[in-house]
Amino acid sequence: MDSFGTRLHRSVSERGPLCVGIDPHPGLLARWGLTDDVQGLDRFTRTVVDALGDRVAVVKPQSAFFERFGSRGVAILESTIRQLRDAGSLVLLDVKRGDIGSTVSAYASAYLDPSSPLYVDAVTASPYLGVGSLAPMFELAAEHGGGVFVLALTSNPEGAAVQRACTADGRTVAQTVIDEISQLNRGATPLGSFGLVVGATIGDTGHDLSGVGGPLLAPGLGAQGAGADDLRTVFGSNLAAVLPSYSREVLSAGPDVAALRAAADRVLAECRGVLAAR
Ligand SMILES: O=c1ccn([C@@H]2O[C@H](COP(=O)(O)O)[C@@H](O)[C@H]2O)c(=O)[nH]1
Repeated sequence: MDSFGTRLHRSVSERGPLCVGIDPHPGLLARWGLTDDVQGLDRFTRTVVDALGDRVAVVKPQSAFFERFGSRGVAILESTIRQLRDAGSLVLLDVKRGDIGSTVSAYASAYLDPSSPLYVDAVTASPYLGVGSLAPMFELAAEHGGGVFVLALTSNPEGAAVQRACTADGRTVAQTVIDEISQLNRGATPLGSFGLVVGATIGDTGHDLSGVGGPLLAPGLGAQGAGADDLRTVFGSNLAAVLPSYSREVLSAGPDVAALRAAADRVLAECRGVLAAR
């Protein structure tokens, strides 16, 4: 199988630079006229897959909203992953996993081994037990054409206190994460398989993203207050690698399938307007 970076590059070339999240918040279920239970969850996710699975480059189910219904929610997540893959979008599971290396091996098997029921194209991972502790994920991803997006500069205001703290060598914690991921992508063309999460809300923080060589997932657009124009400020000369990510901004247009498609088309057009300058 081609590497995740190659597959993502192809999917973005064909469908445009957009990731849409599946975040079935209780408020959204109510707004769609659905019950806050597994039936509502199932109807919500099937509608999003029908509307967007065949047109958006990357779909990002947020695991928390499935896990809150226990094993039946996770079963719906499994079937959502299969449906998305059949519809042709890449599946990025937002689980933000991280632990000591021996446990990360089990997370890697859960999400990045093709024989797993929860096998996806890529996952999000937390580096706060050390980027090196995520090595089993990087290794299994590389073996099976998967990807890993590591948190660097998150979109929430609380993240800065940890991520922008200085390490002994004077770099911020975030810059050490950025530099380690850059190393992993060295030499990969057209795009590395190891990405970073950098929120569209954070403004110009002065971090150096120029050597990353992999995708830059940008959440925080729409509901969290950032707009496509903010991508310029945050990413500067690195716009070519940016994958804008929206959840509630698009999902709140549902349950009408045509309206969901129109919302995705609208945000994609807004982002293209900015990213075209890359
Ligand atoms: O820094 C981060 C990392 C992940 N997220 C996730 O993205 C979506 C955002 O949803 P919106 O409705 O578009 O605000 C959500 O699943 C977060 O857990 C993030 O927001 N920021």
